[in-house]
Amino acid sequence: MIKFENVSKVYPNGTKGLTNINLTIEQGEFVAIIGTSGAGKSTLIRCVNGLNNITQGNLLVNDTDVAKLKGKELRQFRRHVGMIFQSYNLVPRATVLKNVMFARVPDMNLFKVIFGLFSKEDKLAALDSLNKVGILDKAFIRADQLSGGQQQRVSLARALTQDTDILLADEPVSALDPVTAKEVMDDFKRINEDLNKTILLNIHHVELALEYASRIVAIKKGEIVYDGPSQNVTKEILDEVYRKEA
Ligand SMILES: Nc1ncnc2c1ncn2[C@@H]1O[C@H](COP(=O)(O)OP(=O)(O)OP(=O)(O)O)[C@@H](O)[C@H]1O
Repeated sequence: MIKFENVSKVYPNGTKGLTNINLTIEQGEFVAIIGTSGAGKSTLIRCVNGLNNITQGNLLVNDTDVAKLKGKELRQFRRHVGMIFQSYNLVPRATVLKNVMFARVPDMNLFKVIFGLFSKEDKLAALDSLNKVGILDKAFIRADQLSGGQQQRVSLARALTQDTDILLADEPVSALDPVTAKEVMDDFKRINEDLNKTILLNIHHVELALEYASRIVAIKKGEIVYDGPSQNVTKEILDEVYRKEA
């Protein structure tokens, strides 16, 4: 479960990122965060895994008080929350399989990391994740030889290999063409339904958000202005969310 209680985030330069956010997301929900550019979508997602610190309120992730974590504890916590970025964050010259196995690196000693000595178990877990996102046949190809959609699937497989309950995704499909974007969203949906993983992603494409997520959280100027089922999102709500203030 992810629980924001009166959470605010002010950046060191004084910019308000989030103001008084109250939001509870149960295990297994598929939630899309929508809003204009600069509304605070990334800020919210990044607070969940401690990439952004909150400046007020409480944030609980599976009963962990994220604001209290520091150093090693914070790094350990992040291993339990998968994160997928718009830019894939892959090692371009390494094979797809190695990229996925890198998810296991925090559990390995430095010697094994340097020599790439992954266990049979790590390899099987990585291959299983690649199979789940439909690119098992690409396992031994270098990551930089894949299309954008395939690379995003590799980063999804890497997050799956971490075996976390929660998957966060910061604009996972914005660099992809419309057809490929839908394919990647299909992967998220399948992972959500088959494996009961919580999916929390932010997305500029409202139609995709409404089609795939079961719940929409709309943010405007750092505040939640809509939180409810996708099917209840009306044109009036969207007009309000995307209306430019004078
Ligand atoms: N590191 C930072 N330092 C200061 N202000 C920041 C920082 N990161 C974001 N902001 C500000 O916080 C606000 C929310 O930014 P955020 O990136 O969360 O918006 P967003 O909704 O994800 O936007 P986009 O859709 O363009 O990615 C904006 O006003 C932004 O300028």
